[in-house]
Amino acid sequence: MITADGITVAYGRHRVLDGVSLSVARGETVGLRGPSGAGKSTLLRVLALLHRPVAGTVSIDGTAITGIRYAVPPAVRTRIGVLFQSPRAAADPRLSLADLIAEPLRVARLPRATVTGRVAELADVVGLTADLLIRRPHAVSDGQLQRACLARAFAHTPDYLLCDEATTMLDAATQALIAAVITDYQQRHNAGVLIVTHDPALMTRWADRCLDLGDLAAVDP
Ligand SMILES: Nc1ncnc2c1ncn2[C@@H]1O[C@H](COP(=O)(O)OP(=O)(O)OP(=O)(O)O)[C@@H](O)[C@H]1O
Repeated sequence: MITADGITVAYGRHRVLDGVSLSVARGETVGLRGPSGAGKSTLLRVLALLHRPVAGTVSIDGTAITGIRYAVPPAVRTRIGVLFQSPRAAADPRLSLADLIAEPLRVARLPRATVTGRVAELADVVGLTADLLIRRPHAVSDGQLQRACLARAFAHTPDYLLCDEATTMLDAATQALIAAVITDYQQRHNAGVLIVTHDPALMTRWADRCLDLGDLAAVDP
């Protein structure tokens, strides 16, 4: 289980989250909603170990994680995958989709042949064909690029997948495809999934339980 306990975040003097707690268990899909600017993305970034809270703890299976980003041991960091709203903001425009998917594998210094094989496997999981893998982001659609970002998020087979409005800018068919790929991954790996979305229909269809950010704080921000 991944848990945020008593998370408080401030940007300068602006306190965005105040003592917020939530948990996502392996195998479940939790939906997180709340008004724009309430701090959903901020909470997701804290859970993804990308943002250090002023107070509070993120833990996995009861073990508190100290530090963020590369200060977290790879074996812990790779248990969490993240998918953001805008694949264009999340992708290096100089990389081919194959290199984009390979990024986390190269960071882990896996042998070249292992990386090549794993990229092919991951591309297959998200339905990207070989002709798309050699293209750079400017030459593919948002949906195709988001699929590459999803493959990248799956690279180390994370136990938890955090999705921040990950299908918002996509058409209905691509949205359904991404949701189906994530659900399939979740079932195969018993992954816990957290989805932030403004789309009530998607939330109802996808999440096992829905949480309102405003209800999670010990004290209202
Ligand atoms: N890096 C930052 N520096 C300063 N303020 C920030 C920063 N990131 C977010 N904020 C502010 O923190 C508040 C919460 O932002 P956040 O993106 O977490 O909300 P959200 O609930 O995800 O909103 P939305 O639904 O519109 O995406 C907002 O008022 C935002 O302006």
